[in-house]
Amino acid sequence: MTVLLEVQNLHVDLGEFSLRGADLAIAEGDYCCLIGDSGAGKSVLLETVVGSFRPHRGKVLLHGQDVTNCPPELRNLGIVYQDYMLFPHLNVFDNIAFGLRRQKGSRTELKNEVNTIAARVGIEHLLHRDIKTLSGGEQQRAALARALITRPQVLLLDEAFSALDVASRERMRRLLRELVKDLHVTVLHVTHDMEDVWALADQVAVLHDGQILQTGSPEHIFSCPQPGFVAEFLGARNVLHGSVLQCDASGLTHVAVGQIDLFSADQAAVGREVHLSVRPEELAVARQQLPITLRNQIPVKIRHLERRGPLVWVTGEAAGFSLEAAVTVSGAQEQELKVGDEAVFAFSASSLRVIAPENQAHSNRLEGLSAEPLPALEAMAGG
Ligand SMILES: Nc1ncnc2c1ncn2[C@@H]1O[C@H](COP(=O)(O)OP(=O)(O)OP(=O)(O)O)[C@@H](O)[C@H]1O
Repeated sequence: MTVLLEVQNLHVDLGEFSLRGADLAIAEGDYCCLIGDSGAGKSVLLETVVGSFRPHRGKVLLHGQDVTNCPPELRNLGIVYQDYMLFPHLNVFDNIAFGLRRQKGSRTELKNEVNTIAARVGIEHLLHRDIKTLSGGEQQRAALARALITRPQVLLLDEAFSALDVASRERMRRLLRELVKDLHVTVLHVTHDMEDVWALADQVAVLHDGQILQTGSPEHIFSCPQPGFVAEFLGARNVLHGSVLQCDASGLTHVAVGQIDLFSADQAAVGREVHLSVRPEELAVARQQLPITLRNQIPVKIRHLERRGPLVWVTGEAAGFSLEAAVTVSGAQEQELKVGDEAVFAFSASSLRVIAPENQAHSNRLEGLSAEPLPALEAMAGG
């Protein structure tokens, strides 16, 4: 594994806030999501990688080279922000071309490069338009094209999709998955959205109060969160591991989890190992079997009951795994739930989500996008 971006023992002092000894290494071509609570220092870390903040201790390394004291423009990084930061007085073409204008090259070369990357992100028909006339999703594509046209070795995304609606966000994820794979670009993505993590990340780093508390694959972080802040922050509960047995005619996926067969409305290929999750508030707790509309009905023994605000958290132990359900206080009282009781945890197939079919990150299942690598940008990937 070649490490492309590394921060070592990074300390940044901003008065009331400090980044305190952050260590992070991202392998070439990997996608790292940086998550954490508001004010944890995610943007400060990103901006220190960019070169906007000078650390008072520690290093930023690119390909093993110490760039801590290099000016931002010499670091060969692309960055996309939540609010796009496009130049309002330039049209789409000139926004995208901006980073390349400093480089030598003919007008024709510039045009070709802009056309190629614009086509790749799906906005070739918008090049003549004023930035102000674009939708949020189109502006974000323009910002992505502008960041990628300079052939960065690392792409930095600071909550880049959070201003978009759910459908546009999903389209951007698909686009990005395809682009980072084709261009072999290394990504550091600050996000609050766990969908980004599951769809895109090879690696996750959890930051809290200026310190990186845990790093690892999404599966690892969610199934073995560090106790304390990370576990609480992720709300990491009910992550199960199983193997796909079959997909039936009604579209349900049957998954063996321990000795129990569960049903998910999500698709996954037969024979695959998958991670699944069900949100605690989507579990019904009953004394006996519930209507068949709830396809998953798991006999459990109640191990723990805990009141938190308006909900009671019920930990149930099944054959080989345990699950947590969050039920209303009145629901728990009606059922007279007690530790040691037998009960049934029930939930629908649509509540059981396949969260990580083997390696969803960098998958090729992209719709409406050319699978052809970009000739002009292949060089950027060294390919
Ligand atoms: N230039 C600055 N000078 C002083 N303090 C700053 C500066 N920039 C950021 N901070 C402070 O650093 C802390 C971390 O900010 P940062 O923007 O990195 O948080 P974050 O984890 O990205 O949060 P969010 O998820 O809310 O965007 C905050 O308390 C912020 O006020």
